[in-house]
Amino acid sequence: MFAARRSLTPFNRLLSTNLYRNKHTLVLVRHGESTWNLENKFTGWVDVPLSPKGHEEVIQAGQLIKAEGIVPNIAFTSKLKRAIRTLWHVLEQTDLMWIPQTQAWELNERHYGGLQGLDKQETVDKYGKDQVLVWRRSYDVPPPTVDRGSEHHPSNESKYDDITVADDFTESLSTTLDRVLPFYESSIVPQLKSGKTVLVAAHGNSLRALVKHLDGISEDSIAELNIPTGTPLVYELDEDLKPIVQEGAITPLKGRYLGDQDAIRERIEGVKNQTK
Ligand SMILES: O=C(O)[C@@H](CO)OP(=O)(O)O
Repeated sequence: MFAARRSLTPFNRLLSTNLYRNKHTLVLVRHGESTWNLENKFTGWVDVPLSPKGHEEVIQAGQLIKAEGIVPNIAFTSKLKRAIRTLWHVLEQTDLMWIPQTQAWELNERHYGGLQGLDKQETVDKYGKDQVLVWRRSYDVPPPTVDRGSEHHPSNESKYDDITVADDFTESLSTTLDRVLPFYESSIVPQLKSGKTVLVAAHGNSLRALVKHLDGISEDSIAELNIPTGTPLVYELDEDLKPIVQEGAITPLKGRYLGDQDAIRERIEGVKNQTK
């Protein structure tokens, strides 16, 4: 379990407010609970909607961002409706439905290969808890692949006509990072550098890849990191776009989650415990 960082001392608070004159704000939100989170199925690129609770979670996420006085100027999301709907709810609650929005496959959830559609607990019963944990959370061990004959292969979905993927396809966190990071560098970084506050609505594993980069989390430690559904994670970045440790941040993250911290810890445990 990661521990909460101790609160900043008054001296450090002064430093953090005065030292970083050119701060940049990046807000990350994992989509709210989906119907397959609720049913405890491996989802990946399967395009399932938010559950009723998921809609509520992200309406609240938008309200929290608004209450914090954060005003995003531009937004990015994936090609999957659970994240797109999350973005729409947040923008509606912040009265910002007009800001530019980009949908990019690079922000999609990690493709879960041959596990997509399987019940997580039944997969544990069949392959054992340790193997499933390796597939879920290891850095570079991918789940089994799908081939072009599978309904889960991206070549069978018109929304991925523009991309080329391997005949036998799956993604580990490492290969997910290989497409998240170039997208972050080429599309999000220029916006941050130009002074925009950026909102990203994405997925548990595409966001794990992004925060691994932002927070410099090691390949071993990233296995312990679970991102809760529908909870804004706010980063303040310095001039070099390095995260400035926020008060209340939960180690190893330097950004801070908005909302009731006990409820957030429960959501984190909920994600972790999907394969007990
Ligand atoms: O099924 C999935 O696509 C992901 C996110 O819901 O699950 P996990 O947390 O097991 O990586």
